[in-house]
Amino acid sequence: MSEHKYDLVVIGSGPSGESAAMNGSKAGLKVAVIDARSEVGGNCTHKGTIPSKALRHAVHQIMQYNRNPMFRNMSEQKWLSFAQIRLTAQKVTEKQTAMRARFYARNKVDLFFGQANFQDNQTILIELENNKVETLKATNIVIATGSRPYRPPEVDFTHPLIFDSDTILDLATTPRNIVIYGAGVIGCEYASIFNGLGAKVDLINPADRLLAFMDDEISDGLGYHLRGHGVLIRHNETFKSVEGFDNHVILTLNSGKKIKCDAFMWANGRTGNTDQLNLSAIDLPANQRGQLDVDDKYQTTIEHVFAVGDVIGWPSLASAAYDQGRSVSGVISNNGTYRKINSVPTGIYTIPEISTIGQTERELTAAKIPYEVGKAYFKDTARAQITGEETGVLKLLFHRETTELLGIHCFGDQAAEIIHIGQAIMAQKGGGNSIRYFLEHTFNYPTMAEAYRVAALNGLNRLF
Ligand SMILES: Cc1cc2nc3c(=O)[nH]c(=O)nc-3n(C[C@H](O)[C@H](O)[C@H](O)COP(=O)(O)OP(=O)(O)OC[C@H]3O[C@@H](n4cnc5c(N)ncnc54)[C@H](O)[C@@H]3O)c2cc1C
Ligand SMILES: NC(=O)c1ccc[n+]([C@@H]2O[C@H](COP(=O)([O-])OP(=O)(O)OC[C@H]3O[C@@H](n4cnc5c(N)ncnc54)[C@H](O)[C@@H]3O)[C@@H](O)[C@H]2O)c1
Repeated sequence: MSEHKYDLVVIGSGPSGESAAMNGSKAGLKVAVIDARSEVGGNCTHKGTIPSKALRHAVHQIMQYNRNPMFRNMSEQKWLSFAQIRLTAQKVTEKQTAMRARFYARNKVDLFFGQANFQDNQTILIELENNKVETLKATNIVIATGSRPYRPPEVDFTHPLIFDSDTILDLATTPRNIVIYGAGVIGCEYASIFNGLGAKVDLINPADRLLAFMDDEISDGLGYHLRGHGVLIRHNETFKSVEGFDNHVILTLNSGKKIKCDAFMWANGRTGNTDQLNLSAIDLPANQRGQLDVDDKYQTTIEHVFAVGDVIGWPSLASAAYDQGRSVSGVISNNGTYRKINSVPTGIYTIPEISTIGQTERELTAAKIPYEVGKAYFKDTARAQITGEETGVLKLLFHRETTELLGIHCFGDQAAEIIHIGQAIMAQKGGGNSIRYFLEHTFNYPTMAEAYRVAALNGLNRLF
């Protein structure tokens, strides 16, 4: 057993842990990072964001090919197997992992691979693979252990046809039909992926609409298009039991319905990774979902111990995790890089894509804020007509007196990129946040950015 001393020890090498370590090192701290996996990158790179986005991209490309009349004149439709798209995703994960490993080496951050647990609030034990134990002494510790799929005890996840969002990546065959239980972001994204592979998809939603936190029109648009592509969405249905057989699975719902499928995916709920940390040694409680409470500066109730990323709950996004990680080592090193994160865009990689920032119509109406709406349908833009990606809308919500942007909601190809133009204007201070920006500046043509001009004109024309 050996002992090492650090200014900062980070547990977890996902986006939040990585950026905490990089910023800490650049601020002159001696930093170590521990990960239970034998590679860096976290669940983001190995199980969550990166593989799912790479799968989705491959599926989207084949869908574009199959739907393009020009290619139809040249050849038959083509289909990809899950194994084929998984291979492309694995390649991206490998690239990401190698790139991230170089970051640690270049920034002289020590890496330890093994399960970490607390001995006290400045001492971490690491259980290494060879049954050896390392002890790290740290002035400050950041918990960045992320989250994993919630697994209800009544579901047998050892059955070869029953999956969660981690194990679905091991699927060896392409199911002819799949049932996805849970219609949150993960459920909707995987519904798009399997639908694009040609599988029959049943998407079971315990709630009464898809992604209820979205603007109603966008959530309705998603439901309409998923259905249009053949996904069967069942709202207000709750799980009773699931039974796995040799070559099929039967899901029973509390409504009495039974659904037979080749593969079943549980996509309902995530749990913070805190149970292996021996938090009782430092008297730090996690909530029922394994998450930790922190203050504005990511400080837990225990001195020297901070937490960032999925383990602290909202917004549970890789995008925010990078900023939280940088912020927490800004607090620890006091190097001026702390930033409170209060506005985060949502990018949902369904097919079509969705992205949103700011308030919804429902929220603005409830708050009695006098707003107006400006819309541009993708089908009316030259760029979308050229690319053939004509499904979609950009919707700008703005204050009818001050013309400031209050919410941006986008549905359609590249929505997650398009949103950033409006986000930049929304963030302007001193009168800079105005929908008029899109009329006072010339944008490239033909681009999807043109939709901002069209939507701004549409909205301003409603004022009197
Ligand atoms: C299917 C899916 C798709 C997603 N898509 C997106 C998306 O498109 N955009 C987006 O912004 N977000 C997306 N997310 C969310 C995003 O992946 C997470 O928000 C992000 O990974 C959280 O990062 P993190 O730093 O908290 O830790 P994680 O990425 O969860 O990594 C935590 C690391 O800590 C390690 N660890 C845990 N416990 C210990 C321990 N005791 N000792 C040592 N190491 C430990 C784990 O091994 C892991 O490597 C998606 C998530 C999923 C599941
Ligand atoms: N494109 C993206 O940004 C993207 C893509 C996929 C996932 N994610 C992130 O992954 C997370 C999971 O996404 P989701 O939309 O599928 O929602 P979810 O699985 O977290 O939630 C679905 C339902 O399960 C419940 N639930 C959550 N955790 C639970 C637990 N431990 N025990 C019991 N019930 C629980 C929730 O209240 C909700 O009703 C989200 O935080 C999301 O931001 C993001």
